[in-house]
Amino acid sequence: MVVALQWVEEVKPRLVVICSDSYAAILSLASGVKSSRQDIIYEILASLLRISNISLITFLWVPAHVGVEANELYENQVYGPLYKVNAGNFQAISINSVDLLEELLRKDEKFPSRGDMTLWTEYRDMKGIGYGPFTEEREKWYKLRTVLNKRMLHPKDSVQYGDVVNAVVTDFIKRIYYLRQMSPTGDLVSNMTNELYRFSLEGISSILFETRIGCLEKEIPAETQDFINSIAQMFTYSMPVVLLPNWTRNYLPFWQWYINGWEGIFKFARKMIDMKMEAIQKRLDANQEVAGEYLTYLLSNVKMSSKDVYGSISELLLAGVDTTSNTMLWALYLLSRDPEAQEALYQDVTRVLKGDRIPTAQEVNSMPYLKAVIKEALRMYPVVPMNSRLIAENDVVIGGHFFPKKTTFTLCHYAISHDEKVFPEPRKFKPDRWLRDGRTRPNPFGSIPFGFGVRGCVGRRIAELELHLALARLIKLFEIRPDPTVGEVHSLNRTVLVPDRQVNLHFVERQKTSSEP
Ligand code: HEM
Repeated sequence: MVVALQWVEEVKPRLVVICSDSYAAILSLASGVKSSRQDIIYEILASLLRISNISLITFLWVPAHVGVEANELYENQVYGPLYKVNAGNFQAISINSVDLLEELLRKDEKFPSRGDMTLWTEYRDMKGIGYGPFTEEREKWYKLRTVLNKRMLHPKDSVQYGDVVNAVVTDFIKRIYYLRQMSPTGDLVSNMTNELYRFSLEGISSILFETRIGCLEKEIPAETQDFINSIAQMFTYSMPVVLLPNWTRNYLPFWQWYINGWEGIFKFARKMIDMKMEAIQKRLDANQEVAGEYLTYLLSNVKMSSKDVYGSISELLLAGVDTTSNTMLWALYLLSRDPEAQEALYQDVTRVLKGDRIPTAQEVNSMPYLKAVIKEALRMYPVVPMNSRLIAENDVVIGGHFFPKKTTFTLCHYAISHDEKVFPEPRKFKPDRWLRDGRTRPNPFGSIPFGFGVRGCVGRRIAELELHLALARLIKLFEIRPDPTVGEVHSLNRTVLVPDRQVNLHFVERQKTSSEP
């Protein structure tokens, strides 16, 4: 039976407070988390903000003690699998069970949308820069994805980037050796978040720009460092920009800092793309064949204007760094705490990879445990813990409830992939659950870290390639052990799922024995 709009339970508005003593410190508190005195203070502030008509945003910057676990899992316990989140101007329906998630995603529209992208489109509109796959919508998005998907989305497409990625992995391993040597114990690498960010940015840049940008060198080139700083600046100041009303832009510095971040990102991307364009033109003028990988393909594609290429490359780049680096971080962290799983992985890799050989992209397909480790890391720490769908065209019925068109749904992936009905012992790292060895396979909607359907992640195959190739080689060379001073690491939702502290790891070199293959 379809019932008229009726909420299972109303969630109180969440509140975002901007600390006056620090521009960057933005606090988001889920009112669902019990903390009586805080609640009262925040309720008063919420009322004031509501009166002054400042929109309240949720899930942007969650303090350490209110991790993503507390939010999505707590809400599920208290409000059930379907509830309304009403946060000032932002209203959405939360989908917090695997069945409802499947029901909704199976009703994905022809041009699925994740909802409002003004934060990213405003700068592009100001500067007349094209939109990319992240920000574009409807037919134009579809056309763009048709071009971008080629050479990227099919597993056989990603194989062609194997050598490029392997070259970056080689440099990353050299850097690991260098950092170990510099450490007091001779095997410790500190601040893995930072190191993996450098690896990931170098990896995706070498694919997208078809050139190396020096992130893994001892001294990062100044231009590349400016680019890295610009990305950080854009992300940092996007928070106050979203939270503060537009009139503050003339009085407070955040908007300008945010825009400066974008300026730096596009300056670098444009330079790289223009250099490639010139090189292609030179070859064409000389009647020489034009050969290259992704950027060359896009630039030579008649359906892509250079404006489109600037827009798309910068979005691919931004979407492809923290996602891959944090996934690798969680995988290494989990392995460091589970010697048995690490041994199983070592056996899986060495069975295929004899001697000092570097694995090819095809070879990792014969390493089922390697793939299972990454899948399990993404289940436990889905780096994009929450996604959304705006059902724009049609009314929709979900779980027997009617929702009018233009309803936004938030998809609680983190909670769903920790639901013990879907994944028994959800807090245990068990890569085996993904092996295709006759056991019952998990519900395919239980863990969908790359999203779903035609709007799903365009970089999925590239990310997997980077993760598989890097992990196979690291595990072949080193036993990874935790740094006891770090303790248990929790996840924080900073739009992507990041660790709540600096993670250091010991990379203990494996002894080569005569029995080793
Ligand atoms: C472990 C790594 C990654 C994870 C977990 C991940 C996850 C996701 C998710 C959940 C979405 C939303 C999909 C949806 O709405 O259904 C997405 C979209 C996207 N991702 Fe990834 N991603 C990763 C790596 C990458 C890489 C390496 C690239 C670039 C090469 C990339 C580019 C994009 C783009 C451009 C979109 C927007 C697609 C669209 O709206 O059409 N991602 N990703």
